[in-house]
Amino acid sequence: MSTALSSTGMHRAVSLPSGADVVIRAQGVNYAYGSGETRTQVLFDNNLEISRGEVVIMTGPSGSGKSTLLTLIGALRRTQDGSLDVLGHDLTHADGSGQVELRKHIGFIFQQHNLFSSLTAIENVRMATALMPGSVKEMNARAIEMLTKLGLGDRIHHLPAELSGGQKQRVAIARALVNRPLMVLADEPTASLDAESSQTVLDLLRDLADGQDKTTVLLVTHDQRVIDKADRIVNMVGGRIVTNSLTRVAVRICRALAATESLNGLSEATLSRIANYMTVETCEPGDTIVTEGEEGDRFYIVGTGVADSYRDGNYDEEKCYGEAFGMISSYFKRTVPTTVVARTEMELYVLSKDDFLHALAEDQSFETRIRGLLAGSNTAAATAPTID
Ligand SMILES: Nc1ncnc2c1ncn2[C@@H]1O[C@H](COP(=O)(O)OP(=O)(O)OP(=O)(O)O)[C@@H](O)[C@H]1O
Repeated sequence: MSTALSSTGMHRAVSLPSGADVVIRAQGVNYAYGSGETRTQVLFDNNLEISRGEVVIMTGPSGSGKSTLLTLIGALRRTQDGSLDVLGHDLTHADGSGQVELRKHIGFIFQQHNLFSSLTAIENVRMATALMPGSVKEMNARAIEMLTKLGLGDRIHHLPAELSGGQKQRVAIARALVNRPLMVLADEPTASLDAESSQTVLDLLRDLADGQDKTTVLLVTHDQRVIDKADRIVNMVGGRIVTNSLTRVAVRICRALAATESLNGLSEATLSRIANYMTVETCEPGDTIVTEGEEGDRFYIVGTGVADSYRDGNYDEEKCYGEAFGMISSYFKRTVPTTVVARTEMELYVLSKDDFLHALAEDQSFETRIRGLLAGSNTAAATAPTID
């Protein structure tokens, strides 16, 4: 039996796998508006890496600097301090023409759709295709295809004044996407859309990211519906990125925690706080994950796959989705109660000792639940805890 578990992704401190095609790299980015006495710094030491094909949401309170960072990444304003590399363009030293060159590869979607009022929907979209080489016929076909995808096939010859707010926004989205940009930067793209249109736009963005172009999408939004479509959430507060987490992993961990019997009844907020402290590991059939009688320093929750647990050398039970095992010996003053061996490939959600203590500090009810969970998995009673 081997014990080779591998970490597939840190949930909190996101580090991209080596070899990931990084298309946005910000290091130590600061930004200030105004000068002299009116100078106000609004971005502080921001570091961010986004790889090709990721859909990333930026959230945070009003005034936290999301739009400023987005416009710096889109070369719509000049980088002042720190280094910023976007799609291979070094924006730290870019002049005006370097900025324009980069912007050709980016589709921008803003709340103010800025359509030309004297041009029809298709003419507005065609304005963007003029930037790229191609025949008129081809450009028309592309514009019609994109408008149709966005549910505007029967509105292509309408002027903006003849369209609703949501329809105008969709024309602007079609214009941003028609050139198949390498990157989409969007500020509240679904704000003026109804539920169905929002879903269409989000599906389209997700498809672009998953498709052969592997478009990278960075969205500023407060729209909760976007979370299911995103790979990552970057949260900004007071001009700083404060968390940077993988959403799909977060959602998977939350669901597994919610399915864990002893954690039943903990609020969604508590579960998502605990999930924030967990990391993901994978293992192969035959891997021994924990060994009875050893000092343990981790709890595990089964995400996918099945394991077998053994006590005193005898078969004990099966561990499947949402079930927990492991031990934090220094806290609970107990050794690991069972040996657990993977029967299949598995995805495990792991809480290390330090992260367990952090999670406890945030929510004491979690400790009570973990005690309940341990009571169900071992005959020895837990003694009073001492934090090492
Ligand atoms: N052109 C400007 N001149 C001076 N200050 C500005 C300017 N634009 C933004 N600010 C200030 O910079 C800070 C960050 O603003 P920014 O628009 O980037 O935040 P935000 O997180 O996008 O906010 P919101 O969610 O309300 O759009 C705010 O304090 C804002 O008042």
